[in-house]
Order: sequence, then C-alpha cells, then structure tokens
Amino acid sequence: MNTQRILAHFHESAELKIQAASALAQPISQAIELMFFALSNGNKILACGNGGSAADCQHFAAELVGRFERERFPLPALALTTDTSIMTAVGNDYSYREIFSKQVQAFGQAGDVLLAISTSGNSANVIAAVEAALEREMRIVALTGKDGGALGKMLTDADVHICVPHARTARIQEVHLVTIHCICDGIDVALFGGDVNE
Ligand SMILES: O=C(CO)[C@@H](O)[C@H](O)[C@H](O)[C@H](O)COP(=O)(O)O
Ligand SMILES: [Zn+2]
Repeated sequence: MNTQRILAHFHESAELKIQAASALAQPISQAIELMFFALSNGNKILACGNGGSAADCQHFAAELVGRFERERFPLPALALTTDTSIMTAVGNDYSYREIFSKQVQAFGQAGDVLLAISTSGNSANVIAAVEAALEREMRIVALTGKDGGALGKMLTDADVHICVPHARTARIQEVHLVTIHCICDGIDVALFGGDVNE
C-alpha cells in the first residue's frame, strides 16, 4: 500500500494535538479540579460513550481503579459500557437510548461526576445519560468534537466541556485519549504533588 496515506494519518493527528493543546489545556485543568474535588469528597466517576468512546470510558476507569503511572489506592470510576446484560435488557425492554441513563439513575448520586464522551455530541444515549445526571445533581465532564453538538448546549456553568476542534471522528478520539491521560496524571499530581519521577 502507498505509505503516503499512512503518513497523512500520523501528520494530521500530530498537528491536531499540537493545535488543540493550547485550546484545551484550560478546560482539561477544570476537569481535573472537578473530578479531584468529587473524589476527595467520597464521590465517584461514571463514564459513558459509544464505539471507540466506549473503549475510552473503560480505559479511563481502568486507570483510576488500577493505576495510571503511580502506585496508589484504587479510585472509584465505573464505565457504564461493560455490563452486556444490563445494556441488552434495557435496550431490549426499553430502548437503546436508555442503556446509560438507567445506570446513571441506578448508581449516580449528587456530587458524582459523569464523563460523557461523544465525538459528535449528538449520541442520544449519551445525551439521555447527561439529562439523568443533571437531574441527580451530578456534575458533567463532556468530551466532544466538531461543534459539540446538542451535548455542548445542555451543560451548566458548573460542568466542563472539552471540545476537540476537528470534524473527523478518529482524530477527535485520538485527542480524547491524550486528554484522558492528562486527567489521570492531574488527579495523581493533585493527590501526591510533584512529578511521577519524584
Ligand atoms: O471509533 C469509531 C470511529 O473512529 C466508531 O466506533 C465511533 O465511536 C462510533 O461510530 C460511535 O457511534 C460514534 O458516536 P459519537 O462519537 O458521535 O457519540
Ligand atoms: Zn475509533
């Protein structure tokens, strides 16, 4: 295969990360503060998204319950994308739109944080989960792209919107992943201070 196409993926992804870094540093910092505050108060983080973003939810939860780069105690994070019995029962008996919101209603409590990931900002089940979370006085960290979609318009001033300035889903997801690692790192720094090598 012509490697020019492969090079184009790498270059577009790298250029977007450099361009997005300065635009996203502030909201990412706000997301870290919001999540650290919640965790410090005994609250938890729930995460939802579809497809590649479902994988990102699980990646995030694994690094909080397990570890990112430092040894520490487990932190309460739960991906709502893993229990196939819940998701198929709710999808079958109610609607696919409710596969995350029912879980938010079951597990979410005031002060918890919902990490809502949608590259378009328009996935109905993610929007429904945010509606359920806001009803339960949870805070929202929204990871989106493009123009942020409907999701970007439903957040309150107390929530955080990290919107990747690009139209291509794959590129948006690649910035979501480095964002997730920034958040994991920021929570560890907030807990322990300093740098990972200290
Ligand atoms: O990972 C990819 C594309 O790179 C896909 O699986 C993608 O996640 C799916 O098409 C999702 O359904 C897209 O939903 P959203 O990001 O717009 O909320
Ligand atoms: Zn993908």
